Amino acid sequence: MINLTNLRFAWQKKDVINIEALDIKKAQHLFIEGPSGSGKSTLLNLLGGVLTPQNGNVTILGQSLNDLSSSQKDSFRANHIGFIFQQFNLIPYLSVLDNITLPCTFSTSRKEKALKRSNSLDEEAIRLLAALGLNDSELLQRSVNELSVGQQQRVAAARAMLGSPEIIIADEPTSALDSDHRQGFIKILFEECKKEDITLIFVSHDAALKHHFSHSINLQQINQVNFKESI
Ligand SMILES: Nc1ncnc2c1ncn2[C@@H]1O[C@H](COP(=O)(O)OP(=O)(O)OP(=O)(O)O)[C@@H](O)[C@H]1O
Repeated sequence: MINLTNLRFAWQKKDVINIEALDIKKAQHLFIEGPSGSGKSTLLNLLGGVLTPQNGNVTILGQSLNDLSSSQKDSFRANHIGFIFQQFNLIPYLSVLDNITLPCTFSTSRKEKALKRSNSLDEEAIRLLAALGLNDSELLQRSVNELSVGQQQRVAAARAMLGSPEIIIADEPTSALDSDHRQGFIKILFEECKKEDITLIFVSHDAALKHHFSHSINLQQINQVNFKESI
């Protein structure tokens, strides 16, 4: 489902990503670890087509990202990938509910999938938030600026899950959560991914989370010469 071949990316001529071959099958849950600055966010941005490699290729669902224009990449990403970013990337002037339902503005397929599960997009957003432990109805109409960091993180997670994209890419999604919320967050993320056969790529410093995943890879290991892995 995700195939990386001879993938190379350098920031200012310094190689950060150099992967010979990595294939990730549908519905796998992959944990990628690596120290700060090792290139985890760079790799996720290559997977999402946000960055373009200097060499090699990322193929997702049979589509080579190199063959897409930047607007085609935007719509491909909107249809197939849910992102949970380290800094959340929520829109400050939109309410909590409008932030969560935003991907459906850009993707008809995700909208249709969301509406198969609930009667309206708002109802589906509320269902996901409740599963993530945010039940307070007063909170839904607030601007996202008025939420705590942990609450914002769960809003970002609900946005990524809405409409069940085939892939969820999560960059340090539990960093701002306390340990109770972290366990709850992982539980619902896995439940959603299992229900819909979503492929999950999850990056974290926190090695304690690794045991939840079917596969784990260290970024330094991926970047070694002759690395070839199929999971
Ligand atoms: N926009 C940029 N311009 C130049 N260099 C960059 C840029 N973004 C990242 N880098 C460099 O690329 C390397 C990898 O950065 P990246 O953010 O991918 O690491 P990371 O493993 O995600 O780190 P962290 O765990 O601290 O978030 C670092 O040395 C970083 O300084």
